[in-house]
Amino acid sequence: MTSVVYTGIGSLYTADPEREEIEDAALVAENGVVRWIGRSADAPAADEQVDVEGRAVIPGFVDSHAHLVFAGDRTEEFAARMAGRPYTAGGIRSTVEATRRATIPELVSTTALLVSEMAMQGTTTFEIKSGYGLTVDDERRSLEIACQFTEETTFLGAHVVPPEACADDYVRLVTGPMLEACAPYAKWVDVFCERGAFGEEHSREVLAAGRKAGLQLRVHANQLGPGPGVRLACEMGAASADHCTHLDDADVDALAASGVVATLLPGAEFSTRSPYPDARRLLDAGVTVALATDCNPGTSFTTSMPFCVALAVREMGMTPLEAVRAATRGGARALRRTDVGTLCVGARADLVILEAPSYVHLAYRPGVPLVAQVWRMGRRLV
Ligand SMILES: N=CN[C@@H](CCC(=O)O)C(=O)O
Ligand SMILES: [Zn+2]
Repeated sequence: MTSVVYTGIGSLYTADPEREEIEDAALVAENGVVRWIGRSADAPAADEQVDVEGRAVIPGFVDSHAHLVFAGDRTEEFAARMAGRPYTAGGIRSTVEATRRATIPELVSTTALLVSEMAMQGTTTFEIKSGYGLTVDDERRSLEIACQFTEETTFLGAHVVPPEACADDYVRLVTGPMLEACAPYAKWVDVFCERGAFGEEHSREVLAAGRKAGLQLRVHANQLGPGPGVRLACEMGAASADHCTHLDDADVDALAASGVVATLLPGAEFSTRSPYPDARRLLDAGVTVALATDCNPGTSFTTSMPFCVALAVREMGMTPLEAVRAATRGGARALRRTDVGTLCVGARADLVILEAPSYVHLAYRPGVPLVAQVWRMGRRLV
């Protein structure tokens, strides 16, 4: 049995609705689990003591949307976009070509690099999607690689129709042999429901087949324009509708009524120079909001949750408290996890010590490396 007591926490943000912020706090972790939270002066002894010296502590970030298994990058596409060319879903195909050509060790090493970037920026739980293979073997190997890094793996065979196929045939492949090969390595199924990717009926088929194979649902919805994705996610009981950039009132009502989490990905709007989603409208309607990086080589090549928090505050109408909550507890809700994203007794001892007196600095000091230490399950990662 090993225990660690963190003392001298100037400001502890727990993300626990019962007791969300505690000043002058301490926390005890035992065998990787939070055992005690209270005032620093009352802290019990433990095997190891970490004096936080007045810094702020928050839960490890939960990045519930990331595409980390791919090869190549799309620097030129990004530069062209910044010179005025619009983003279209078709850009995905160039990453598909590079990913198919890559060897397994190459894909493992790119994924590992991104995972370590995440850790250095305070992320302790993350999702990884497939979606740049788009053949049975390439999707399966992407998921096998993803499984080496996280239990939150998502089958996204329905990312885009590959150039060699027509939509009907491809959906038959995704819902048949590809699903069968990939389901053992996936917890989730996802579909890019969007003009230029998959329409409503095909998306419904993909989600229904995934559910039948035992997977839980999440949807890329309403990213590039209005569409049926959000309502489909709500109708089918998905855990999360991701992007939610173009919503009408019925979409917002459906999210609020269904409890489906709206996962906002401001890195994508930043990198495609697009209007940001209206987080304020969602929060005011009672929708649960999560923030995630959407790390991918096309629309959001960032692994930084602090960057997403800063964008959410500056560009999306969120307060610093709402943004940090969305990046921790919100992400956990989007992954249907109750053991992470919150620091309360019984939760995983995943925490970030900030080089700052308060979590507000994550937005107040954008671009500054404020993550001083990262602890995952009671062990120091960074
Ligand atoms: N929207 C779909 N998938 C990615 C984009 C992937 C790409 O362009 O390579 C996203 O979430 O933004
Ligand atoms: Zn995505």
